[in-house]
Amino acid sequence: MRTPIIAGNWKMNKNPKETAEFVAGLKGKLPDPSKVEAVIGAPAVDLQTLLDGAAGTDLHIASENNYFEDAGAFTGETSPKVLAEMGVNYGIIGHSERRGYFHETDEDINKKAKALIANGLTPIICCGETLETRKANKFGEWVSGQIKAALKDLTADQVASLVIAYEPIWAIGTGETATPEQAQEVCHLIRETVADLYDQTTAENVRIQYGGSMKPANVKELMAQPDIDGGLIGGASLQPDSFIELLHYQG
Ligand SMILES: O=C[C@H](O)COP(=O)(O)O
Repeated sequence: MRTPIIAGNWKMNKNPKETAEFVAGLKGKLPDPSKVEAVIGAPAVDLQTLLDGAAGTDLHIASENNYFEDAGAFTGETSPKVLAEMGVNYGIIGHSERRGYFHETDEDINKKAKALIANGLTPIICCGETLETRKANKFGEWVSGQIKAALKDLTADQVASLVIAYEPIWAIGTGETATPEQAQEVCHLIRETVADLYDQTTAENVRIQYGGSMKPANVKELMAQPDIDGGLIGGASLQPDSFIELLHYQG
C-alpha cells in the first residue's frame, strides 16, 4: 500500500522570515501521516528555518538540489551529506528547470540520486516532456528514457523506496494541467518501465507523483488515478491555505 505524498516545491520564492511564518501556519493542520505524507521542498537558504519550524510535526523537508560529492572544492554547491546531517528527508532532483536552465544531464541526475541515497535521503526524481515532444507523440519513450537513465545501477530496494515525479513541462506554471487521463497514462508507463527494469513488486512500491498546475480544484481527480500517488506542487504550495487544502484532498 503506497502512502500518498503531497509535496510543495517552493522553487526560489521565499525568504527565511516568510518560511517561518508559513510553517507556523501549518501547525495542527497537517494530515494524519498514515493517510497523506506532507513534504515541503525549499531552497537551501530556507532549509534550517523550515526544519526548525517543522520540529515535532509530521512535516517532511526536501532540498531542491544537491551536488553528487559529499565535500570538496565545489563552490556554491550543496552537500548531500550536510543535508542529511541537518535532518532533511528528501531531495528533489532532475526538475525540468534545473535540466533546462542549469544544463543538468541524465548522468548528473543519476549521480545525484546515488549521492542522496548514500546519505540516507530519499530522491524525488523529476521527469517530463516538452510540448514539442508531446505533440510529436514521443512522450512515452522520452519519459521512460529519462527514468532508465536516472535509475541506472540502483538496486530494486533503492528504487522501491524512492519517489518519481512526472511533470510535463508544458503544464508547469502555465495553468494548463494535464488531464487526469494524460497524467495517468504516463504515470502508468513509468510504473511499467520500473517493472521492466526490476520487477512487479518494485514497481508496485515506487511512489509516482504528478506535477504541473496541480491545485485544490483539480487535486482530487488527479489523485483518483490508480498510478498517481501524490503531487509535486509549485504555485499552489506557496500559500498556506492552498497547501493545506491540497494536503486534505481526501476530505
Ligand atoms: O515542481 C513543481 C512543478 O514544477 C509544478 O509547478 P506548478 O504547480 O507551479 O505548475
